[in-house]
Amino acid sequence: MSEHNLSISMDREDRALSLDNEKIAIEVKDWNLFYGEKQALNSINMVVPENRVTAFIGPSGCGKSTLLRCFNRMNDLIDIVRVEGDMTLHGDDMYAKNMDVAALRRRVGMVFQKPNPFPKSIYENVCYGLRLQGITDKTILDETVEWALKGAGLWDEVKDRLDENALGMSGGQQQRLCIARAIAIKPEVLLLDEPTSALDPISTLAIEELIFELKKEFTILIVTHNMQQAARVSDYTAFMYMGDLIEYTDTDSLFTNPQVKRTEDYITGRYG
Ligand SMILES: Nc1ncnc2c1ncn2[C@@H]1O[C@H](COP(=O)(O)OP(=O)(O)OP(=O)(O)O)[C@@H](O)[C@H]1O
Repeated sequence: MSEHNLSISMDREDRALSLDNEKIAIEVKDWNLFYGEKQALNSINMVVPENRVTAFIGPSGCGKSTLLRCFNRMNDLIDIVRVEGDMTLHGDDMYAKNMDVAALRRRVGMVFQKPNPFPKSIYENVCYGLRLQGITDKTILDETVEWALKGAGLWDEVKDRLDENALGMSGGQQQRLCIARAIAIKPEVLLLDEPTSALDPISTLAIEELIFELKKEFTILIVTHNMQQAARVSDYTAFMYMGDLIEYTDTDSLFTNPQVKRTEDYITGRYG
């Protein structure tokens, strides 16, 4: 165990102690990531509990998004990226040579900072992933669209205009549509990369309330610049600094009783 306080860690004794009866969705062990020669993640060890919201906070450039993108192998798309270590999703080696990356991305959905609906109807946006899977049964598509839009808190607002172009929606609605699109294929994990940074306070609140509901069905990982948001929506918070996971514990403890001075300095606004 390093000097860092990893109160949720790979260590089995620790896990029994601090994770109580949590089930584990993702395990990360000795995880390093390099952009060419430059190391951006340094020996990350953590476990991500199932059906909880885990937030990543830390100053700009500390590696939050880089780590988040590892969870659905989005970094594979960057040529100069090299990774080392182990990452498992419900016990499956996510970086195994024979891992089907498209299948992995169906298990780990992602929503980005800027809403990015396709220039298609609301309906077609939500069932896009299902169509990719070859599903054509109208009843299944209709039911899933309704389920996903309800799950994303959008159904009542759009049920009478499912055929309208998604680009005509407000920014907050578009982001909830992107969440509906992500959950429509029923992933195990949902990655949210600063999902509200482009939204007004009311849309932000709607998404935060949604996150609370969604964790009943999905394991959620969220990167946020907004510490109040991390404190509001997450069960566990990881504080990162310069590629290191400095402190990772339940959100209340991290914000009220940080164990590492650097965490305390950050959450009290001494730098950032
Ligand atoms: N495609 C890339 N090529 C090279 N270096 C990169 C690339 N993407 C990120 N980096 C570097 O990796 C480090 C971590 O970046 P990352 O975007 O993960 O940080 P972050 O904590 O998410 O920052 P922010 O809060 O500003 O989004 C930074 O030094 C960044 O410059």
